[in-house]
Amino acid sequence: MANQPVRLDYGFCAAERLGAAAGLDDAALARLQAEFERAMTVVSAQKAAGKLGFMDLPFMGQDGLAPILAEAKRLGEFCENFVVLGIGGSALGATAVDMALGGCLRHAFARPAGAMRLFVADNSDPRMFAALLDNLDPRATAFNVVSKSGSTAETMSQYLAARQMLEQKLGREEALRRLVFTTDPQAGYLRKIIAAGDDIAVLSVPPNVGGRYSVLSAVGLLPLACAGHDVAALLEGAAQMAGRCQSPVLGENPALMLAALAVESFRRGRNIFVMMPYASDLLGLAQWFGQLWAESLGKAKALDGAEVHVGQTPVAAVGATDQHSQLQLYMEGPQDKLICFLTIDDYGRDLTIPALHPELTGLSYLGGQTMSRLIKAEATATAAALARQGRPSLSLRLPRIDANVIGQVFYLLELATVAAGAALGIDPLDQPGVELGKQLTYGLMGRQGFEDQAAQVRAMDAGDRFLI
Ligand SMILES: O=P(O)(O)OC[C@H]1O[C@](O)(CO)[C@@H](O)[C@@H]1O
Repeated sequence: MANQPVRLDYGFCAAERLGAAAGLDDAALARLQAEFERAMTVVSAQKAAGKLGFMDLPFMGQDGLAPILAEAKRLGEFCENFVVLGIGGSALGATAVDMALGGCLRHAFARPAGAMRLFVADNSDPRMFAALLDNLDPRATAFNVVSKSGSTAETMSQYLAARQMLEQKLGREEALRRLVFTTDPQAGYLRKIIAAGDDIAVLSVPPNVGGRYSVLSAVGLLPLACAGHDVAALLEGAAQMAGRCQSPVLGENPALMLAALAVESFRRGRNIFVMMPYASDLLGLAQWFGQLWAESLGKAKALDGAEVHVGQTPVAAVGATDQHSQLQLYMEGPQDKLICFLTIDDYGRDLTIPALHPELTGLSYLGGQTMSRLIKAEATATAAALARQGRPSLSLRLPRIDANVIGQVFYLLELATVAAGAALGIDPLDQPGVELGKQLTYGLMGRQGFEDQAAQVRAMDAGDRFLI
């Protein structure tokens, strides 16, 4: 039996609730329907051309999962800690799921029985990374180097530091046993290291799955299996959502509708897309979405070469926390945001608020009610308050927070991203803008062949002239 579906509620984008000026009426929806039917055709053609490998991942079956689970089992026999050495799309998905399913406070409590504690070192910050190396017992720790390209400087610096530490403390053979590479099937330095004779376990990322679309490949699944999460259920949820996102009709396809609402809002000047789950444990999911939306849709050039400079800036917020931090801006600041709430029907746990001060009516109304009722009321009230100011929002309604539901959300948001890219006429699979900064970094770090880049940065150095 299929699990309960994630539903998209776009009532607070509709003209009848938002007013004619800001809301969508039937004519606007009909126009979007025609446009996104074409976008869906583009997506189908990209899939047929083998470019959208993420759409195949939910259907990898036992053959795809077996090597991942076998590696998790091997490491589980002697490791208590699992450290992901990766950045961006090679890191954010594992954090999103581990935080969603393990809880945002997971590192404060004891390791669950039979599972490894998962750490994701999503930076080359020496303070953070040294703390990891200093505090984890090398005997009981596996290091998973995750890099699709096999060359990212931040990840490679982590790998070199972790490997040296392991070799110094445990010797070469024991060090190699604790390393796993997840990378392209052929290209990159990680493959070269193995080809040169290092006996290190390796899992492949399909070549047609880019980093930010890779959470349901070995990139996310190995860390998550090691952390004891139900990776098969993640895939089942994604497959379930894939089945619900076939139609070119907006009203029948939540991913297509989300893409249409986002693109339309962007064209109406809403340059910011706020992803706001009403669950502390879903902050990682909102941050994962941030890379997906920003790197995929933030583009200077359309596919026909025209200069377009499109893309909505993603913002990760958490309800109700950020009602007391950012909501003032969302309510009264520039009309430049579309808010996407993630609401939860069943939090899985609940607390009844005690009725302790009957004499204080400003407090006693809470007594006897549940905390889930309060946070749900806050989500509804926030959407309604925004609508009263003519500010649109939409809600992804999650039946609960479990692996199936998170799998559904991943697929929905990935498909929405490529559909939005098709409507905007850009390539949602590349990230040319990131390259320049990488090359200038190589130059500054003295990498051979990047001497010009080093000179370019040095030529921009104004010394202390602007330093106060
Ligand atoms: O997996 P890799 O190749 O190390 O890349 C890490 C990240 O760097 C980028 O290539 C550029 O930021 C992202 O797209 C990617 O997720």
